[in-house]
Amino acid sequence: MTLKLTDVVLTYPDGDRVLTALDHVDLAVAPGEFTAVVGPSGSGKSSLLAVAATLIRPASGTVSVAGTDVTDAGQAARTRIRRDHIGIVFQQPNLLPSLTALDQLLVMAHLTGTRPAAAAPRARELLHAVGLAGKEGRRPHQLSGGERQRVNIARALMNAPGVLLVDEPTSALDHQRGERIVTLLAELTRDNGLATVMVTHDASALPLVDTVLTMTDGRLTGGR
Ligand SMILES: Nc1ncnc2c1ncn2[C@@H]1O[C@H](COP(=O)(O)OP(=O)(O)OP(=O)(O)O)[C@@H](O)[C@H]1O
Repeated sequence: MTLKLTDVVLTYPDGDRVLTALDHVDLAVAPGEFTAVVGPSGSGKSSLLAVAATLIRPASGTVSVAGTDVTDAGQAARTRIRRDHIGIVFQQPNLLPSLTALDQLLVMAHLTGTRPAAAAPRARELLHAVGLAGKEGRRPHQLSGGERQRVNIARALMNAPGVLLVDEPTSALDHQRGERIVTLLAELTRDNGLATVMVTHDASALPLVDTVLTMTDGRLTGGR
């Protein structure tokens, strides 16, 4: 399993009490598997992604990414694991306004110490794979919402992660554009052997994934 959460409990302080956001959650995603997580607002979906992304440490349970137990890893080790093994795509493409599509990807390579000249072929290949051939020189304001989300996805894949975590990728898009983005994510998951987890409210996305899990009050249920 590329991503494995075992018996994870996550709590937040809530006045005098504690709120249990994740209640003994198990999640295992294999390479090439596209998993969707659905569930009501406030049920714990974003918290699940944050724990899987090693951004929050759970109160108990274990988190393993690419075969490494990261539960007790320190800050520096977590940052390295995120950089090298995890791609993250948020709802709104948080692109840098002054950079071209190509440069948005080269910034990621720079974080691993790769020179732009060495990274450019992969960046171009990824932009091509997400349907942006010919638009490498455009800045965010010269791209549509769907195209910006495609840059966002390509950027998340720049450092060849094994795990892709996606939070509501279609919420800023119309139905047709949203469906194309989810189709793209399914293709990328298969072609690159990614363990992909996507939080979504979009029921039309579900036929395109391998596994649908439901989060209810911090409990994760369902599966194949
Ligand atoms: N930093 C925090 N501090 C305290 N409580 C929090 C914090 N973040 C989230 N919560 C609470 O934890 C629970 C789960 O929140 P989470 O954001 O994971 O839900 P969600 O399913 O992603 O919701 P939505 O679909 O509305 O984005 C909610 O009750 C929320 O109010």
